[in-house]
Amino acid sequence: MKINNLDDGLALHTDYYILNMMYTYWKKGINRRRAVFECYFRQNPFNSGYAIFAGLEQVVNYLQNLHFSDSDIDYLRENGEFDEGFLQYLKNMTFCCDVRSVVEGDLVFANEPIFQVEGPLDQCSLVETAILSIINYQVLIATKASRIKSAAGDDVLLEFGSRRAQELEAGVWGARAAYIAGFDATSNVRAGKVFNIPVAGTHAHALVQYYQNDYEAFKAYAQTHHDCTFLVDTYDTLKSGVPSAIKVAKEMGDKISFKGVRIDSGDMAYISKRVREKLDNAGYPDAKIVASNDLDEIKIQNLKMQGAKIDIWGVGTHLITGYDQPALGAVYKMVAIEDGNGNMMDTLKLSSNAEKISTPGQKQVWRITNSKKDDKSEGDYVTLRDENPNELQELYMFHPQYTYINKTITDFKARPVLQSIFENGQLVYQLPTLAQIRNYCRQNLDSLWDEYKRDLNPQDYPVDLSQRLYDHKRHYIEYVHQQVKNMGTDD
Ligand SMILES: Nc1ncnc2c1ncn2[C@@H]1O[C@H](COP(=O)(O)OP(=O)(O)OP(=O)(O)O)[C@@H](O)[C@H]1O
Ligand SMILES: O=P(O)(O)OC[C@H]1O[C@H](OP(=O)(O)OP(=O)(O)O)[C@H](O)[C@@H]1O
Ligand SMILES: O=C(O)c1cccnc1
Repeated sequence: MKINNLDDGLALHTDYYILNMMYTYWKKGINRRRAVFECYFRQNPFNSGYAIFAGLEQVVNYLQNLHFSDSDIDYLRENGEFDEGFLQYLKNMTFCCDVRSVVEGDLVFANEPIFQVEGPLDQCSLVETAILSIINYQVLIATKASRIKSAAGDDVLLEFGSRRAQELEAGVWGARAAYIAGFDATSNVRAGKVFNIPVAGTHAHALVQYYQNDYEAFKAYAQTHHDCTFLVDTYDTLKSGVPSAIKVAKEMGDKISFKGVRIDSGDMAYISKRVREKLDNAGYPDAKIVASNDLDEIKIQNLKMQGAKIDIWGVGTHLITGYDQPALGAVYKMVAIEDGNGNMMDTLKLSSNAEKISTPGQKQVWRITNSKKDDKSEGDYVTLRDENPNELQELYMFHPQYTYINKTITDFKARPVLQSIFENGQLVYQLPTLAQIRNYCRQNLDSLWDEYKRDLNPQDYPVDLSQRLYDHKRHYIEYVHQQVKNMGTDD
């Protein structure tokens, strides 16, 4: 949402240190050198065995509208330490990078590239903050939603989070991410309008508080609505709320469709069972019981284990805020840069922690499925970009750290996971509808073994490097170590 009249573009939605670097690149005349950056995360969120990719549509919107406005340039002139020539350069900048990405609804895993930007060094740098912000949030929420969906099974899931979302836009994009991962509807009407997500809602305690009486409140609601779900826990669910709901349903007869009741407090296992009995005994076996109140996948699973008679789950805070893990931690790293003679040279970020050493080079990720095993995923296979595992008769897959964990597969198919989205700044990807994305997400989850999907201690899904990429990384690490030694001063 626009903050004020100065908020007329997203080019400055970047960290200042990026502008600092862009200025150095420009002053040194290396700003147009071709670079490749990659985005990846190091651990699946929520100790999950997988994550769900979401955020591409917002990234596409952002990149298509990327330009420095007059007021951006004025602001930088007043507040920055940049030459007028640089400011004019920014003003005339048009996005011209290649972008490759996982598409929304696909599965992604730790330590594989999920998004790549290739183009002039300065442009690749500029977009880091916004891209990470979008992907970090939406992958997190889609993954949380998928975990909740797996606990709820075929029950209906309603997304109720907007009032607890950390920001207005987070509520809307979060509702979309949840829908991709299997939620059935959202309470956010704006999300319904802009994304065509089904919208659903009951009523709040305020209505009952106004009438200070369950019966009066439900009657008023029933006189003004056809579909009625009454919130029955304002005073006493079993003594007043449910009997009042039933009374109104009987009095109104065919004039309304009595959909059910919502409970929002108390012991929801016990209460839902008693509510079910009352509804059944009154002749409303089809009336549904909606539950809400700080729900998440663990509580839903637990309530089901307790035999709770809940048909519809309303989930807000824990979903929309990614409550138990507030950040995905995806990073954006340079993996290759032009050397000044037109050749691409790989780059690496070293770390004393082996898992944090980046993998150099321009890569593709292949999802390997096995036709002998119901076309289920065998793992992901990360290669240099010019490799194609489909040309091989058999595929040797090995763990990139514990190489003695390995397997050879023959009847496999390799699907490239990163797809071309922009070429030279032009969108070359047709954005799918939300319904297609949601469906695609379902199909992808179906192709994953249950062992990777269980929410407690899932098996590690293999994300392996091709032999060539593995060798390349090892040699490159040795090369960089040697360079560092040669540079170093002993003290
Ligand atoms: N049978 C149950 N098993 C496990 N957790 C439950 C069960 N019933 C309710 N809960 C969860 O326990 C937590 C506490 O619920 P409870 O309604 O007692 O407190 P509350 O949220 O403070 O109530 P109120 O909304 O009236 O202030 C909620 O997160 C709810 O989802
Ligand atoms: O608990 P969450 O998972 O975040 O789900 C959303 C919550 O928002 C509403 O409560 P709130 O107290 O804001 O309003 P109400 O008067 O409608 O209960 C609703 O009753 C849920 O409890
Ligand atoms: O429709 C509802 O019942 C609802 C919507 C938002 C938040 N809590 C409940």
